[in-house]
Amino acid sequence: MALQLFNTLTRKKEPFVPIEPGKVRFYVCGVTVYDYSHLGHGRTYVVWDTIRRYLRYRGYEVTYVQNFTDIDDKILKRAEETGSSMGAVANTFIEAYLEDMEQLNILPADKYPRATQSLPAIERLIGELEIKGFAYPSDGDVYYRVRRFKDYGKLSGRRIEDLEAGASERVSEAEQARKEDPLDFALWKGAKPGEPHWDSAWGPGRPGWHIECSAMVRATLGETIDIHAGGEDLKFPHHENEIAQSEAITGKPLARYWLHNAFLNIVNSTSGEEEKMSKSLGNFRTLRDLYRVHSPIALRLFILQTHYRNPIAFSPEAIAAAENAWKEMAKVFSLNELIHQLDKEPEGDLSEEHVATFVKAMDDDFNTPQALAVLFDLSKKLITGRNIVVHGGNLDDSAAFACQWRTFKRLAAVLGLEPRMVSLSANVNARSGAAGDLSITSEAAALLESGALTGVPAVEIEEIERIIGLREQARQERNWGEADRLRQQLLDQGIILIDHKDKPTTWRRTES
Ligand SMILES: Nc1ncnc2c1ncn2[C@@H]1O[C@H](COP(=O)(O)OP(=O)(O)OP(=O)(O)O)[C@@H](O)[C@H]1O
Ligand SMILES: [Zn+2]
Repeated sequence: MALQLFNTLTRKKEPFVPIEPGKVRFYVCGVTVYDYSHLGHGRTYVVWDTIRRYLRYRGYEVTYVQNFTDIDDKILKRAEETGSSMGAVANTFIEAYLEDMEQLNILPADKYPRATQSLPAIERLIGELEIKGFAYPSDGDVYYRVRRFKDYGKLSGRRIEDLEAGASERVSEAEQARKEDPLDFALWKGAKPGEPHWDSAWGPGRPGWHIECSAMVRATLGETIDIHAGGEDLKFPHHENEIAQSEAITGKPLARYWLHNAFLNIVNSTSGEEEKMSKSLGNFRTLRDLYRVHSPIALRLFILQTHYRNPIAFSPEAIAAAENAWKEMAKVFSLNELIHQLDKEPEGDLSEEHVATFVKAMDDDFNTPQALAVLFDLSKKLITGRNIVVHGGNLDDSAAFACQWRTFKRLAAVLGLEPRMVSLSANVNARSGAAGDLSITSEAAALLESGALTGVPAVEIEEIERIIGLREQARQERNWGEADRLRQQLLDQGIILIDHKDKPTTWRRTES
């Protein structure tokens, strides 16, 4: 059966048919860069990274674009509070975002357009809307005439009549006076004194949030794309407005499939109710804080244990359980030695039965919890086998064991569940706003895998860190003999330890 996905637009599961056979044009709304990312953001981007990886696994050539909203009131506020500029705040948090997401094994996007780098495209779009009668200037601002777009509300299922009631309450009197209709939204905001601004046909100012994405989608992927995705709060008004803007101009659907993920929630200690993890509610855990205590990949596993359209409740217990599950799973990655010992091929056939179950789960609107069940089943079998060998026994069928191991590794990689690698990513490209170069990461990954780059296969890095931890423990217990033994053990494998006065021990390979 073909891949089925739930389309918010039609409110049902549909077979996935890309516009161009074999290719997927995929746009995900990115973060507004004014603070560190929290686990809720982590959830959103792990979900889309996993779906992107799965589409690649299914043989599609995926072009994945994710923007940075780097013009926004919140960034401006942060700049004012810290005596900085909007550009400097944005750059700081773009960098932090890329670092944090890399830890979650999220692949770099093919392109990271930014609002500040898309102003000509934004201006052109507003100009076209004006010519077509969908936009009107008013006192330095430009607004979108919502009522003129007949399909308004088709994505979120909201009716104009219902929107009317709430619309006038949300905006200031001054803004209200500039609009023809309370339903209209800003495409361009005239500059206020002292604020950063760009020149335009309507005077100096800055773009509204919704028009940024319409312009960036068009500039990077074209008029109609295959998948447009984001967190469920973006359905309305953001995605509804993107549709109104883009489709009013092109007369074509902006995206064939609209996908939305549910939130990561946290229980409010006062009300006992679950609520969205969010900056404004002050109930968030930044990824960086969590990384101090948890393996990022355990957090990724935690996220994937729930279907992307179901909410996740954050709790320390649930994260600890995922951490344990990952520790268990991670053991399987260090079995390559054993596979060699058994004289089995690291490359070769996969277990068809497991692959089929995995694909069936993922084809059903990306059912990651079911797909994970396949990995848990394989890892249980593999660890049982390993224990037999470790205790001097023989495996009944070592060829089947090796096949299970290969299958595990291949399928785990589709979900991005891999022990963390040395940081060698293509983030530099993202920082300059240019296309992130995927080949660097995959090349680096291949090199790491072969051991050519560090002399240490990626899968062994966790093992090295584990031994460093044991040595540290021995040192603290003043068990110098044991500490020496562990240091020598690593040296025999070509790993030199470097002790520092004020930071944890680091390591490098002997050749360098
Ligand atoms: N708790 C959450 N769970 C899942 N996704 C989230 C969560 N919070 C934000 N997101 C998603 O992250 C993406 C980036 O959002 P954005 O930068 O606008 O943050 P935000 O929604 O303003 O976050 P916050 O509410 O913390 O200020 C969006 O797709 C949004 O839906
Ligand atoms: Zn967007």
